[in-house]
This record gives sequence, structure tokens and C-alpha cells, in this order.
Amino acid sequence: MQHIRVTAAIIVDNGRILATQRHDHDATGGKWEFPGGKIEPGETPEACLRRELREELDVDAEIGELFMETTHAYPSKTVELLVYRAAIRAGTIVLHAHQAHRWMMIDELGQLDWLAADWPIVTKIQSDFIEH
Ligand SMILES: Nc1nc2c([nH]c(=O)n2[C@H]2C[C@H](O)[C@@H](COP(=O)(O)OP(=O)(O)OP(=O)(O)O)O2)c(=O)[nH]1
Ligand SMILES: [Mg+2]
Repeated sequence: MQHIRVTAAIIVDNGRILATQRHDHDATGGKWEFPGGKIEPGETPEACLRRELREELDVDAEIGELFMETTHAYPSKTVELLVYRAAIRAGTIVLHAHQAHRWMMIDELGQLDWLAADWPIVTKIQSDFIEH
């Protein structure tokens, strides 16, 4: 089965975490995720995530520590997710790859219809995420 490595960002602002919604016309349309994308050959995860945040949100971000790694087997592919903390350093969000975004309080995160691979991330954020 296809195995892909994907980076995703936990971006916090004012105590809220950024969630982005995939386009309805995508295979997983309407689901929520953390912005990011596939690591290209020769690219470090951090460089990938900076590139993805520029491409998808139009922002310059500083990538912080690795928050967690999680792997999920979908019917058609296995996704290995590398989840980093990140902070926006410049720019204002303009959505180039998503249909919506929301800034969520940590205790509200469970209200969204997340991609299946993201539930362990949501659970870990709610159990041991420390803002700093
Ligand atoms: N970015 C992101 N992808 C996720 C998350 N959870 C999850 O299962 N995925 C899956 C969905 C996709 O099958 C895969 C990569 O997603 P992607 O569509 O963002 O990849 P990309 O930005 O490189 O986009 P593209 O150039 O392939 O269109 O990872 C998540 O929280 N964030
Ligand atoms: Mg993406």
C-alpha cells in the first residue's frame, strides 16, 4: 500500500488553535485537518512545513518542536503524520488550499469533523498541550 509522510502544524494564537477544512471536491472533502502537506524528496520535514504554510495560507512561519508522530492506515494509503508546533511570523492568512479555517479553543477541538488520522492529535492536545 502507498505510504506517505506528511507534516502538519499546530499554530496557536491567543489561546486558540488553527484548524483548516478540506475542499468539498477533495476525496476527504469537508473534513478538518491541521495545515501542512506531503514531504517532497530531499526535503526536511521543517522545510516542507514552512513551504506548505506559505503555499496554503500565505504566511511565513517558524517551525518549533515536534509535538507528535502518528501513523494511520486509510483504506487506500497509510499516512505518517509529523506534527510540529509552529508560529506565524509574518503575513495574514489567505486560504489557497482550503475552503474554511477556524481558530478553536482547545476544549472545542472535538466539535470538528477531523480526518481520521487526526483524532490522536486532538486527544494529545487536550491532555497535555502547554501554551508557550
Ligand atoms: N495536511 C494534513 N494532511 C493530513 C492531516 N491528516 C491526514 O490524514 N492528512 C492526510 C490527507 C492527505 O491524504 C495527506 C496529505 O495531505 P495534503 O493534501 O495536505 O497534501 P499536500 O498539501 O501536499 O497537497 P497536494 O499537493 O498533494 O494536493 O495527509 C492533517 O492534519 N494535515
Ligand atoms: Mg495540504
